[in-house]
Amino acid sequence: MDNVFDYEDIQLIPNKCIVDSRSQCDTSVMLGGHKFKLPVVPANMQTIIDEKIALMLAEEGYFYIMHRFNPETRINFIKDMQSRGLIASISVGVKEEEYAFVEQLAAENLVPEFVTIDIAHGHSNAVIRMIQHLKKHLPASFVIAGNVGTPEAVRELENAGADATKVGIGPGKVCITKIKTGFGTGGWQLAALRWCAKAASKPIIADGGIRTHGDIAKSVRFGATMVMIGSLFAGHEESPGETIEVDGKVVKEYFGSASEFQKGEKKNVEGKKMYVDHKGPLKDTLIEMEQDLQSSISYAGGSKLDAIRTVDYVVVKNSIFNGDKVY
Ligand SMILES: NC(=O)C1=CN([C@@H]2O[C@H](COP(=O)(O)OP(=O)(O)OC[C@H]3O[C@@H](n4cnc5c(N)ncnc54)[C@H](OP(=O)(O)O)[C@@H]3O)[C@@H](O)[C@H]2O)C=CC1
Ligand SMILES: Nc1nc2c(ncn2[C@@H]2O[C@H](COP(=O)(O)O)[C@@H](O)[C@H]2O)c(=O)[nH]1
Repeated sequence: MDNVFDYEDIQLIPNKCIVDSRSQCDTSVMLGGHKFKLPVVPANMQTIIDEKIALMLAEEGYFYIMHRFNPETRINFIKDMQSRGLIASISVGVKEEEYAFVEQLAAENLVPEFVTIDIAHGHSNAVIRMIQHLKKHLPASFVIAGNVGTPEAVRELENAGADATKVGIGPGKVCITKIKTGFGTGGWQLAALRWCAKAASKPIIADGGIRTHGDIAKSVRFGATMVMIGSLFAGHEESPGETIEVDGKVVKEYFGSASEFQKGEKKNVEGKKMYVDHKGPLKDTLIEMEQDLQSSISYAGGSKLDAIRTVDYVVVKNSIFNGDKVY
């Protein structure tokens, strides 16, 4: 891997516009036989999504993945979503009790449409075993496995039965994996995505490091079917994180899933907590993301998301913001 770059280092090159209005551009995407409004999914983290947000997203036609940090609520969650005619999309870990949970779902004929295996180091026998367990007991569920950062890992998880793989080790805003372990795709996440996507035969979900809406288009260009985002979704009115006031400014907490705050103990900590500005309603951000992506599609010279996948690009090495602040 010699040719490395990250989101900030890339500009996509425009093609002649074929639409008369950006509103004619279609940002929808298919995943697991379902159509979603945006190729974007809020991170399955406790300060990003809860049952209420999951319900809103599903009702409005967005993809969602519920986190796994209140494990005892998952059965009722699946029942509740499916009784409303909505998709059930949950997360699991790889510890012993998760095997029994999957068997319980099968025994009760509760089949989530999507199951995400949410593990830091997804290129592992533990994840391969869980993929196989899921495919044995819940063969109709679409299994997303991760996280990984190499083509070998993508191929191995796909061969084990994963329907999609999630790419991103350490590029997250509240991630300290890169600092504490020296490993990961932090600083070259976009190049890692490209490397992994070239090897993939199934959808790739780019996870972590998205700092602007333009980064969504860049992820699509470099092979993502879906983009998982934490920090940009933190701090909304509905966001589950605690709201506090600092020097007269209202902020909300955003913490890592491997942080001390999540784990309740200082053991194998690879995440931190931060406060982000209060941002108003989540729906406003989703609408702005859609409009920005519609604009990206128009610059790509098409009217559908796929137009972005083939545009030319240049590597401008950290100079695209020219020293300006992003906003
Ligand atoms: N995308 C990313 O870059 C990262 C994401 N995270 C997030 O943090 C949360 C916690 O992740 P995780 O610690 O995996 O989940 P868990 O705490 O549920 O650990 C899962 C199991 O995997 C083992 N395990 C964890 N990391 C490793 C490793 N590096 N090598 C061998 N075994 C390992 C754990 O054992 P033991 O604890 O005893 O080692 C445990 O048995 C997840 O939500 C994950 O998405 C965390 C770090 C990086
Ligand atoms: N290394 C860690 N990564 C984490 C942790 N908790 C979540 N994550 C990953 O970050 C992304 C979100 O990234 P963002 O840049 O959009 O904020 C999330 O989806 C996880 O993959 C953690 O504690 N440590």
